[in-house]
Formats: sequence, C-alpha cells, structure tokens
Amino acid sequence: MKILSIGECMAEMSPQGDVGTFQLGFAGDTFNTAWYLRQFDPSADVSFLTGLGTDTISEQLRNVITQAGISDDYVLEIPDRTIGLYLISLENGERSFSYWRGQSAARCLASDPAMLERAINDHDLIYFSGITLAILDPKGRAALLSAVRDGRAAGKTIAFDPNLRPRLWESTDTMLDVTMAGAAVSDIVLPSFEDEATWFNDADPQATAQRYLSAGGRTIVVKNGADSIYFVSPDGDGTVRVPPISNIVDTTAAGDSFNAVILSGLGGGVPLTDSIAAACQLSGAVVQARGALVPIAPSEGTP
Ligand SMILES: O=C(O)C(=O)C[C@H](O)[C@H](O)CO
Repeated sequence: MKILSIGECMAEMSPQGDVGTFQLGFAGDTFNTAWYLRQFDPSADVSFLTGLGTDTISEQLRNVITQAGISDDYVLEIPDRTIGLYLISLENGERSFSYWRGQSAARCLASDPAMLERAINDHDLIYFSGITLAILDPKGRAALLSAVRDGRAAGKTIAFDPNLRPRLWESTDTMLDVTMAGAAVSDIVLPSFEDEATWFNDADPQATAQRYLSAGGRTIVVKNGADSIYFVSPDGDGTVRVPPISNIVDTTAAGDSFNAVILSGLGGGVPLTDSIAAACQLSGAVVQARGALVPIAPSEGTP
C-alpha cells in the first residue's frame, strides 16, 4: 500500500530541561504521522506532499524527510518562501503551540492541481488533516478537497484527522464548515474528543463518531486522551481501554503517532481493535519524551 500524507512540516523549538533552552527539530502533524509510519513499519511506502523553500533550512528539512525514508517526489519548491516555525510550551506535560507560519511555503501546497492529481493517483491511501486545510486559502482548500474527492471516487482510501486548531482559521464557523467538508470526502476520520467537544459541542465520543459518520465517513476512531477510545467501523463499534501512563512529559504528536499505527494497519488488514491497542502503545511511548518526533525502539511500537 502506497501512502501519501499531505500537509506542513515546520521547524520546531522544543523546550529542554533548562528554562530558555530549546532543541531545534522539524515537525508538523501530517509529517509526524508519515515519520511514525516509517518508525512503526520500516518497509512502509510513504510520500509527503508539501511546499518547501530553496534556502538552507528548507534543504535541512528535505534531508530529514528523505533520511526518514519518506519520498520527496511530491514536494513543491516555492523559491521566494521558506518553512514555518513553531514553539512548544509545556505545562505539566500538556503542550500548547506558538506559530510563525503565516507565509510558509507549505501554504502553496495546493497551488498546482495537476501535481495534486498525479500524487493522489500514484498512491492508495491519502492522509490529510484539518491543519492541512487551515493553512490553505479558499482556492487551495477547494483544489485539495476536489482532488481528494476525485481520488476517493477512483477507489483511493482517504483518511482525515480534523486536528482542530482555531488560531489557524479565519473564523470558528469556517473551521467547523471546512472540517466537515474534509470529513465528507474521507473514509476514515480520526478525531480527538476533547477538541471536538469544545468546538462542536459533542456530548460524548459516540456523538463525535455519529457526526462524522453522517458526513460520509465509514470508520471513525475517537481519541480521548487517557480515556477509552470509541470506534465505529462497517464491522461494528466498541471501546478500547488506554493503558495508564505515569510519566507524561510532552503530549506533542500523541495523536499523530496514534494515527500512523491505524493507517499502517489498514494496509495489512489488521483488526481495528488490535491496531488501536498498538496505536495506544506507540503514543504512550511518544508522550514520555520531549518534542514531536521520538525515535521508538521496535518493541515499544509493535503489538
Ligand atoms: O500544530 C501544528 O500545526 C503542528 O503540526 C504542530 C505539532 O507537531 C502537531 O500539532 C502535533 O499534533
């Protein structure tokens, strides 16, 4: 199964032990998932579609992409732009983000519809997120949604994480509308209940799943922090308990790493409950280290 992940990767400043000390890395939700896909399954065939500049930091990021074994065949070069930057702030292990990404090259990732179409045609599973949609202008959003819709009609499997980030959107209403439009072109939706409850007023994870099913999704897995995960698929619904973690230092990329294991399982025909259990194991390891991309020993990531 060839997987295409579409979105933005930024320079990441991740706080280290001493106040004022940061580690420079690279991260962004859909890239994190691509990276964890390769960590979890080193034979995974993964491409990342984004926009990069041609400056030194863009070149460094391109090297990170290719050194992770992720194809950069669908990276668009935007010579007069560079990559975005974000900084992680931590409070008791829970993260929040500050961004400098208003003019990032990734904002142009949907500016070549023919390239989008080629990329989608060349893969079996297409993954994108609410952040991917948020960084695009209305024309880019329409181009991406239309390319993904066509891909689905042609038999591609589409996976979407709403990843609600209100600060990236021009208004809450636009965020809610475009998020539902993203779900409407997707087979698999991977939301996080806390965000969904805040912005869509869902009473419980079942309500979140029902809303995305009604939009057109077929399999919905509702992440819920340390609480049980609710899923619904064509084979039925259920909950999976999340093993307790005592040493949470940074929750950045917990959901992204979780998604990677779910996507990986789709190719191998792994039962969804087994994939969810393995996804919890990987995200449980990720939150015990700082930064988005945490190298994981194979035994921590395999079911
Ligand atoms: O918030 C974003 O846009 C990011 O991609 C930063 C983080 O890596 C990501 O949110 C973690 O899920």
